[in-house]
Amino acid sequence: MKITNARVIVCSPGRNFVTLKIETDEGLTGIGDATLNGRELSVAAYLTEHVIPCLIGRDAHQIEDIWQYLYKGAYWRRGPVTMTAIAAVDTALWDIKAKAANLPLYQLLGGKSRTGVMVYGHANGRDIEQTVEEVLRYKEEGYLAIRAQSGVPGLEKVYGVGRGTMFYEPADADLPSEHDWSTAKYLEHTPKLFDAVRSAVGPDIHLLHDVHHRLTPIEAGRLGKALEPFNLFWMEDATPAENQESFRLIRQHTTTPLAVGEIFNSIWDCKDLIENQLIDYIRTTVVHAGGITQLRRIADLASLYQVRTGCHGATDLSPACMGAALHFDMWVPNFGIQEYMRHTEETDAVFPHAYSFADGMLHPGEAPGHGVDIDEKLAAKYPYKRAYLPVNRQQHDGTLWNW
Ligand SMILES: O=C(O)C(=O)C[C@H](O)[C@H](O)CO
Ligand SMILES: [Mg+2]
Repeated sequence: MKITNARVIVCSPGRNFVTLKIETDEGLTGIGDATLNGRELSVAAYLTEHVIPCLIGRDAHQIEDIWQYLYKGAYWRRGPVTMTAIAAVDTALWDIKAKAANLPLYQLLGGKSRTGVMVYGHANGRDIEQTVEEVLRYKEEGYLAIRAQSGVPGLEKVYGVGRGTMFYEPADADLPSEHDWSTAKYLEHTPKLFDAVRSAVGPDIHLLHDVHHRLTPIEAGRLGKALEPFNLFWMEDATPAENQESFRLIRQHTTTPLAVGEIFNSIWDCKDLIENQLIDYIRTTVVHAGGITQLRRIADLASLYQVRTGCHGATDLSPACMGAALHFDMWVPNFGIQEYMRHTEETDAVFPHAYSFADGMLHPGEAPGHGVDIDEKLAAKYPYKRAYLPVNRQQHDGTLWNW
């Protein structure tokens, strides 16, 4: 089965998405997500100018060879732009292979390992009271796991807090908006938040929290320790992970489970953290970590060390990524949890999909392939709009901080 054509579709149904569509001489097509939030057009150009010309005429069934060709063949390995582009090709090819077999993708990976994919939803509030209300609303909707983020007294704008609705979108302006930061205020506030949330929600709901890279290792150790009485499922991105050794320091101070990896691109970013058992959950997902082909390798490495998966699933990852991730989640033996931030109705209409939510779980559906398509006519009605993620500055002197 030969690849005859491939196209990049950029659209903005509420937010920007980049999608690769691959066509074959047998009439089968597949799609893959190529969205890199705030840097979308770099991947679109990488695909159009440098990848698509190399795909035409290749056998669509040779997923592994094409992956190696794009990875080793570029000479310039790794990095978010390269790996997102490779992921899009990989996802579209797995979609095509599963459609050719007339099977849902999870069957090609090894079949179902579970009845559904446990997800966590995002409860956000401007203060503790509103966050508790949101957590209870998610519980009411059947969620088994809930991430809680709240505004911090004395800080104007912080990561994770939108307008208290089901939809939160951090890429909110055509130049980066500015948030303010105070570690002292955040560390004072967050244990109080979880004290209130845990007493309101009871012992049975899994609770999660995203530090979003804003603490130093020793501060993260202190927070993890303070959160131990509230029994978190995980504390995420406790500190930036470029220096992987820094997680050792956090580990030495707390038994709160640690999750990291949504901004990792390759197995090499995960290797030391996994092999040294410095983390409990690895957050890499399909779109930013080289597709299903590499995600499987990361998961297999992680399984040797009892590290489980917890795929990133924010709204900037398109339904095409979510569909593929859910098939992966259905199969992967060392599954932990899947993030699920709901897309807007506009996005869902542009990407018709077979997956559905029930009783705290997502189900990938039984459609052949990964079960997600793109309505190109509708997509064309939503042209690209430049949108950036925010930056974060220290409140007291304006020093640029991690966001
Ligand atoms: O969903 C999460 O855990 C995030 O941290 C979301 C990120 O801020 C978002 O994907 C950035 O584009
Ligand atoms: Mg995160």
